[in-house]
Amino acid sequence: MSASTSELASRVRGPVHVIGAGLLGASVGLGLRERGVDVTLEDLSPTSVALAADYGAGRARAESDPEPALVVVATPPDVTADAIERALIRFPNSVVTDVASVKLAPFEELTRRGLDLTNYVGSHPMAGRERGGAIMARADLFVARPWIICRDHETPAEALALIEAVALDLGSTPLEMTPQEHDRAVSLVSHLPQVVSSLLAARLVPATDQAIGLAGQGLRDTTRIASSDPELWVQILGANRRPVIEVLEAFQSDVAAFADALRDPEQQGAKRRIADLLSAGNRGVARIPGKHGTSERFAKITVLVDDRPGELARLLTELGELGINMEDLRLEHSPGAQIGFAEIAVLPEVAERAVADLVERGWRTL
Ligand SMILES: NC(=O)c1ccc[n+]([C@@H]2O[C@H](COP(=O)([O-])OP(=O)(O)OC[C@H]3O[C@@H](n4cnc5c(N)ncnc54)[C@H](O)[C@@H]3O)[C@@H](O)[C@H]2O)c1
Ligand SMILES: O=C(O)C(=O)C[C@]1(C(=O)O)C=C[C@@H](O)C=C1
Repeated sequence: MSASTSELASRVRGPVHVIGAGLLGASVGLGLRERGVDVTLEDLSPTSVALAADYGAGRARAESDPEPALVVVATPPDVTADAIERALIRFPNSVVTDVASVKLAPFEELTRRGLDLTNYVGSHPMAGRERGGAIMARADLFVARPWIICRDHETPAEALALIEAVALDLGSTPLEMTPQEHDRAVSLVSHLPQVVSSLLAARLVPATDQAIGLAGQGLRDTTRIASSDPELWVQILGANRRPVIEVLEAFQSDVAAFADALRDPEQQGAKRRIADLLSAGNRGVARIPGKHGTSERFAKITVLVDDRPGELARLLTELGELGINMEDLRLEHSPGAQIGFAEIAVLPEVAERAVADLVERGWRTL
């Protein structure tokens, strides 16, 4: 659903070879292809390569292809060190990076194996989606997101500059961290949220249909990432377990303090302790930059869609007729309700006109 079809200038001179043509790999491919970079794809699964190629993320690598300027390893974390090792051996003149969500474990494993890591620079774009696969990939996945680059002191400046160029070409903000700093930071801002969201959503499993039917926006907001792939997260959390256990224990002690204060709210100071914990939440959430991630660039309009076959298709067709480019779409539907909510992201400058035109055509908006 990316807006642009015209070719943009690129900092990266290809070719770029992507190993692992899933969500991350295909998104890198899509973004670089939009800039005219020659992208080749490789995956354990030939179907994944074909699918990513069909979506426009690149082409399958041929034997006759020259050595790439850059190799991007976008495989699951548990095979990332192996894939990096193979890439370094197979392409001795290429710079190799990976996008795995943990940085210390692969780096330590490669160091332990005694490899020459001169051409390797680990990285991690802080962007993703709850579901994997090329089918979920998008060229603008990385826009306005940080792209962490983890180098050790021997990293040549040219290798670093190449990873920075990729990050910038894909619209993200490159920044440097050590693998330790990275893993500690993501334990708080990415791994703890995943665990909390999953455990919160797990509480819903035994709930009655009646209770679930009342679910509102608060529950939806706090459980989106509970739909993430358990297999990927078992790997991520396992590879970063020490920092994750630390933040989980701190969180656990906050939960215990909260429950204690609530147990006897008439006790002197209890209400204040509850308020203090809730206010700390206000201060914490205010610190989150660009709180809505990539969609911060877009305005959202919410359209009520009757629960009838073809209604959503009609809405999308009419948006096209009105010349409104849809940047993203989120559908919400309460079980039992005869109505759904289509949350549509559009460029801020067209949002007002979009609402007016839709209302004129009889749509109801929120
Ligand atoms: N999903 C996210 O939100 C997200 C965000 C940032 C970083 N990451 C990291 O990106 C990496 C890829 O995650 P994803 O979400 O794109 O997963 P994905 O499942 O969508 O894609 C992974 C692909 O790698 C392929 N693969 C597996 N082993 C391989 C091997 N040995 N050689 C070649 N291909 C192989 C799989 O067939 C699959 O197509 C992971 O390391 C993950 O930690 C994920
Ligand atoms: O937004 C999402 O759906 C994500 O899964 C993104 C997210 C994150 O926690 O920010 C998840 C794991 C990745 O390593 C990087 C990004």
